[in-house]
Amino acid sequence: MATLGNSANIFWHEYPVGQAERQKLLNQKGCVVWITGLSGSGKSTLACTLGRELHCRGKLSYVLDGDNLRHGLNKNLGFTPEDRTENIRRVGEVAKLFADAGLICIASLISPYRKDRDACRALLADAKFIEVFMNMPLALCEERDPKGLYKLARAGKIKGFTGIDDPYESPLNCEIEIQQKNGVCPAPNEMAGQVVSYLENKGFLQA
Ligand SMILES: Nc1ncnc2c1ncn2[C@@H]1O[C@H](COP(=O)(O)OS(=O)(=O)O)[C@@H](OP(=O)(O)O)[C@H]1O
Ligand SMILES: Nc1ncnc2c1ncn2[C@@H]1O[C@H](COP(=O)(O)OP(=O)(O)O)[C@@H](O)[C@H]1O
Repeated sequence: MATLGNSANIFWHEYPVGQAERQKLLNQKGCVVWITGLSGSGKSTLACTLGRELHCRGKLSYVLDGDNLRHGLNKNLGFTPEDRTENIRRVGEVAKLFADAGLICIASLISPYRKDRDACRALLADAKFIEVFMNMPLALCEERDPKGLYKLARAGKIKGFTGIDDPYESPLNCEIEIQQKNGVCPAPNEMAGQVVSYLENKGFLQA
């Protein structure tokens, strides 16, 4: 019996089938690929391309995208620092469950604050949290501006927009960094290839 957070009198139940058995069934190891970066840096593009590539290889993955989760699980949250922290906390916990289920969970969220990302990392043992930094210049993201949000933020019509008047704290110790080469962004399949190679080398694509 324990008191945790706001819950009292709660008990932990062990399940008959464990993570190791599920991983064996799937012939892969559960993990979280956490993609962080500015709006427009290519997070969703990488998440989708990676998901497709893993699927083609017979590996089970699931994408948790910030924008999409804000249509459901996180629809009561906005973009204050407190709400962003709660957003990342929830997604970190959900991602942990997916990893425990044996899936390669691909989370793509701006996740601008280092402490929030580090808290998600701390939820997972055995280097199962793989932080991917979309290190794209603000100027490129702003030039892309696929949703017109940077334009609105520059015009003062959106307050607290990441990179404009809200901070983005770059990772200090990420596992993978995606960046431009000679001023050119790698193609989506190259970005995904970089992550797949990492997963292969670290043994996540087999049980
Ligand atoms: N103020 C502000 N700042 C940043 N982004 C904003 C804001 N308002 C709306 N949006 C849109 O919300 C998407 C980011 O949601 P996330 O859940 O990933 O954000 S966060 O991790 O909680 O910071 C983000 O999607 P992406 O462009 O895919 O990153 C935007 O479309
Ligand atoms: N590697 C890439 N090369 C060229 N364009 C890209 C690349 N990645 C993303 N884009 C484009 O940049 C824009 C923003 O990408 P998106 O994945 O939506 O970013 P985010 O999810 O970080 O907001 C989209 O129009 C997308 O097509």
